Amino acid sequence: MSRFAPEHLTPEQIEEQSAVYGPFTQAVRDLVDAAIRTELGGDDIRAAQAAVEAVTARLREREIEGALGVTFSEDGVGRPWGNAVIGLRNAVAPPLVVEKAEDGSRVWSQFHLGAAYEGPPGCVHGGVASLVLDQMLGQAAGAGGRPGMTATLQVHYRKPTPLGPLRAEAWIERTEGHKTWARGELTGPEGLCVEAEGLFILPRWAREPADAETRPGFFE
Ligand SMILES: CCCCCCCCCCCCCC(=O)SCCNC(=O)CCNC(=O)[C@H](O)C(C)(C)COP(=O)(O)OP(=O)(O)OC[C@H]1O[C@@H](n2cnc3c(N)ncnc32)[C@H](O)[C@@H]1OP(=O)(O)O
Repeated sequence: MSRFAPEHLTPEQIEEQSAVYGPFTQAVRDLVDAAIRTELGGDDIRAAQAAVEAVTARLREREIEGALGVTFSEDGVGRPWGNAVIGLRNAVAPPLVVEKAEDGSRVWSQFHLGAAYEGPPGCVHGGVASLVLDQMLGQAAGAGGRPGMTATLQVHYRKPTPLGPLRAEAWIERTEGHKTWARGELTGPEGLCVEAEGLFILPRWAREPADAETRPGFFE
């Protein structure tokens, strides 16, 4: 399967799929949270394991090879449903719902990180904060019409990020040719926790479409 692939689905079909997979994926997220926090043990856990394994076996009866990639409908809107931060079908993703300013100058998201994202006790894992900010800075670049891959990401942890309700925001700082520098921050109920700045570059294979055909991994 192509990693960036056109898909001829109508908006109604996309809506239908989203209505099926969205709640299902949320149920899997709840399962992960419950698995971390349950106080049941022994036979109860062994029975739960057998039930989960049965569901997994059923799902695997029909599955694609590899990852979901990003599919595009005819209007050019992408569906990154497997994305680790915003993926509607990825139970690992919190998921973030990213909003953007009409003029594309900023993106932001309010979201919740629970027990599955713990690093220091009661706090968000630093790698998860970095993951979220990488995505947000990338989205800011894209919202400003300057999509790119992360070339560098510098993260400043100002104070521990508490698990719970959080807000992330990002914007473009400056641009130069194919390079876009973006900044962003992650805030908790008591203010700024993490800041990041990153360089996003539109890769050569995207700048020169002819190369895209021969670049394995992206257009295979
Ligand atoms: C449409 C495409 C984008 C799709 C993304 C949608 C994601 C949405 C949101 C996702 C969010 C999540 C985001 C993720 O998770 S993205 C996943 C994490 N990032 C990666 O895996 C990126 C891996 N690296 C690459 O793909 C390429 O090396 C990149 C894209 C970085 C450069 O590409 P390419 O190799 O083709 O470029 P070029 O050789 O023509 O060089 C061009 C210029 O850039 C300069 N340079 C190069 N590397 C670096 C560097 N590391 N630091 C500083 N500068 C660097 C270079 O000197 C030159 O400068 P100049 O000589 O012109 O001055």
